[in-house]
Amino acid sequence: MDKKTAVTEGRMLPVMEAFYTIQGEGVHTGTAAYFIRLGGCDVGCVWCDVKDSWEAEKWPILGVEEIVDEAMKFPGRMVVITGGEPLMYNLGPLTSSLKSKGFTTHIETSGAHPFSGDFDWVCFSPKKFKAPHPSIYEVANELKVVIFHKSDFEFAEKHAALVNEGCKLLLQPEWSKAKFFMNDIVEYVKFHPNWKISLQTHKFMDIP
Ligand SMILES: C[S@@+](CC[C@H](N)C(=O)[O-])C[C@H]1O[C@@H](n2cnc3c(N)ncnc32)[C@H](O)[C@@H]1O
Ligand SMILES: Nc1nc2[nH]cc(C(=O)O)c2c(=O)[nH]1
Ligand code: SF4
Ligand SMILES: [Mg+2]
Repeated sequence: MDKKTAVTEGRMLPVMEAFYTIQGEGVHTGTAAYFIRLGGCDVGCVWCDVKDSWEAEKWPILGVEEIVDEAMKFPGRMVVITGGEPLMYNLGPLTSSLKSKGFTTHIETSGAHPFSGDFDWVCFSPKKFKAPHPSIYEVANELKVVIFHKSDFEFAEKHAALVNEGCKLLLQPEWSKAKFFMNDIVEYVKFHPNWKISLQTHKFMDIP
C-alpha cells in the first residue's frame, strides 16, 4: 500500500505525539482526555505554542488501527484530535474507528480546511493568519478566540455572528500576553456575558 495514498484517504496520518492528560482549555476543561496531535499546519500563527508541529514530514506516519490501539490503553474515553491543523487530513477513518471503540471524539481546529470526520465536539479557534473554510461554522460547538491584540475582540464578534445559536463563546488569552490583557478580557466578559473565559490551565498545572 502506498503511504501517500493512505494519508490522502486518512487511513494513515502523521502523528507528532499522543498523550493522556487533562483537557486544559475550553468548555471541557478538567476532563481526562487522550490527545492525538497530528503533524502539519499551514496557518502560521505568530504566537503558536506548538510551532514544532508545522512540518508534517518530520513526524511518523501511523495507521489508524495503531493510533486507536494506543488510545485504548488508557481508561479515559474522550479523545481530542489536535495538531498542527488536523483538518489538513481526512479525519473520517480515524474518527469512525475511535467511535466504534466507544470513544467520544473532540477536535481542536482553526477551521482553515474543509471539515471532515465524525465528531461529538468541535472546538473552532479561528485565525487572522488564514481564513476559516465556510464548512466549519455549522458544526462548531465551541468558538474559542485567542486574544493577542485589542482588535481580537472585534474579530471574535465577527465569528460569533457566523456560528450556530447553541455554540459556546470563549475568549482565551494568548499565553505570553495573558497578564497584559487579563483585565480587558475580564471587563469584556462582565459586559458581554454571552462570552466566557478560557484559560490554558494545563500550563498552570505544568502538565502536557
Ligand atoms: C496548538 S492549536 C492546534 C489546533 C489548531 N491548529 C488550532 O489552532 O485550533 C490548539 C489550541 O491552542 C490555541 N493556542 C495556540 N497557541 C496559543 C497561545 N500562545 N496562547 C493561547 N492559546 C494558544 C489555539 O488557538 C487552539 O485553540
Ligand atoms: N492539556 C492540554 N489541553 C489542551 N487543550 C487543547 C490543547 C491543544 O494543544 O490542542 C491542549 C494541550 O496541548 N494540552
Ligand atoms: S492554526 Fe493552530 S497549530 Fe497552526 S499555527 Fe495556529 S495555533 Fe499553531
Ligand atoms: Mg496546546
